[in-house]
Amino acid sequence: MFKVIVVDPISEEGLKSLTDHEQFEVDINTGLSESELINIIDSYDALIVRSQTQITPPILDAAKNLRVVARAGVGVDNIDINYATKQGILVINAPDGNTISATEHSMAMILSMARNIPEAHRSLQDGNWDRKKYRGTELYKKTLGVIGAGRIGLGVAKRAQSFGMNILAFDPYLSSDDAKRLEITRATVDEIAEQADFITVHTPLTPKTKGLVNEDFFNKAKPNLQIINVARGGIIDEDALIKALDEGKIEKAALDVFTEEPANNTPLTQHEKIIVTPHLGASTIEAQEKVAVSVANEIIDIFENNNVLHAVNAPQMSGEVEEELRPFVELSRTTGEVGIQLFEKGPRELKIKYHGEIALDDTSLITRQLVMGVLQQDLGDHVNLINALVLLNEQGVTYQIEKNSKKYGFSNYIELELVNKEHSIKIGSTVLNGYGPRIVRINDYPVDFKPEKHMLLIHHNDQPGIVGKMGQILGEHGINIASMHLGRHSIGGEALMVLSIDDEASEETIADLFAIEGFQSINKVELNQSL
Ligand SMILES: NC(=O)c1ccc[n+]([C@@H]2O[C@H](COP(=O)([O-])OP(=O)(O)OC[C@H]3O[C@@H](n4cnc5c(N)ncnc54)[C@H](O)[C@@H]3O)[C@@H](O)[C@H]2O)c1
Ligand SMILES: O=C(O)CC[C@@H](O)C(=O)O
Repeated sequence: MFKVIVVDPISEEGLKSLTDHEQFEVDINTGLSESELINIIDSYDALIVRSQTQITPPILDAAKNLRVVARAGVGVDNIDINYATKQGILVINAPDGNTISATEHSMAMILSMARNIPEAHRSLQDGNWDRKKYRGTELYKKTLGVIGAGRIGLGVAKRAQSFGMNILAFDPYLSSDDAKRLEITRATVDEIAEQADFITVHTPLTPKTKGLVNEDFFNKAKPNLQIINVARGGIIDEDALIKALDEGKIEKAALDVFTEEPANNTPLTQHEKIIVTPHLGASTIEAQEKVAVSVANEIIDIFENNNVLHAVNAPQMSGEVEEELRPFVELSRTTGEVGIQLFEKGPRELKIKYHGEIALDDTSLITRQLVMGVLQQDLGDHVNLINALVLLNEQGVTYQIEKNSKKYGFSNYIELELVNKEHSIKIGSTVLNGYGPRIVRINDYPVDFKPEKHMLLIHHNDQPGIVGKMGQILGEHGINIASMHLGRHSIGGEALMVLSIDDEASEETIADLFAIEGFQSINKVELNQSL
């Protein structure tokens, strides 16, 4: 039985798949303070939020059993993503459930602003009949600047086109092909500032977008500019906005979002040239149901099938893809385990190479498995797919990835190199058709073995009789050899022996083996499990 807590008001109808599910127990407990949530969170496996509850480090610290934080909406700024990632807690969202509602709300804001609807409504209610004062502006043939051409930005662009507007858009991910197909002109932020009659922002709030629309921007703007923000407070610098409106540099603004919410204590909500709504972009029956359905179904899929569709802090994972990549996934974790045990000291850098067909795949899951293998030795179960790269960084270890679709002797080849100032170790691995996962290279030695739970890797001189002596000593210690592989550079030169044994070799056994003439070094490798 998995326990889920819902801490913000969310459509209960939309949560039905979860509340009706026999494997899940759902508690709806909204309006909790931080300390109230801290007191109860440790018994839950999943947490569902909207935008009100702040998911802070103290809550995540107390959440000892939490596997998933689900945001029933798009923006995840109320969740400390970095901290959740470090704690190995998956964060998911519902990125498209409220797109249509937020798009329509943006259009409503543009139209209300252009036609002075809220002011005219209030004036009429106050007993006036003032038709001159509330003369508006047509959208037809005007230019709309869209900053952030994602789901909502493009939705607004499409609707604005049906009003006969020309669209300028700025988004680093908008390709020229897409722009052409959508009949949108790609533009810089400055070009939008200089040419647009209306502007709408639809980016997330990030260090790059915070204050993207600022005093400098307003200085370049046309005096008739009307601007809206239904994305996140702070993308438009609020002080600069008030100044630009007061100085007549632009005409009007419409805001659904604010840097501080609830926005009860700000001149923005009282300004005569700004129309406001209290973060209503996603507040429709349909959107709230869709986001609830989305997070409820995804939580079930995560716990039942390990499928993650809308991960915010992890690669997308699906049981199916994982199944397809399973041999590589297990092989890579094992490769990391073998590598760190052979390396002995802490590496400062990991160099990961993907050669052959696998280089064309999304390898993020495999990279994380390699890193997990490396870290698990010291960090144990705390490391998982979510936090592996963060914890690696915290250990002061960098990593780089090289991909080359050319084959490297095998149709797929993964190489992990652990490096520090003194030395480096390379472990090459592959999945052989029909034979499964294999380690095929250790440094410059070609080898071919399936990693097993108890192994010994012995550097020795290639000389007659050495294998017999080793077998005899292991026999005397009651250890059976399951398999043995030899790799050497040249006859009589240095060689590497890889032994799989049925039981772990004791320190005493290793000392006796080490006494064999010609043995240079012995590494004991103990894996969490055999492949
Ligand atoms: N008011 C509401 O109730 C409400 C509802 C839904 C979404 N939102 C907010 O609306 C925003 C957009 O949501 P979406 O679903 O369209 O997201 P999205 O991810 O589909 O689109 C965001 C776009 O912003 C672009 N972008 C990122 N950084 C940029 C930058 N520096 N300059 C230009 N473009 C940049 C991205 O490339 C992406 O195309 C988010 O902030 C979301 O939280 C608000
Ligand atoms: O939950 C809400 O009402 C706000 C949602 C919206 O801001 C979002 O980013 O999805």
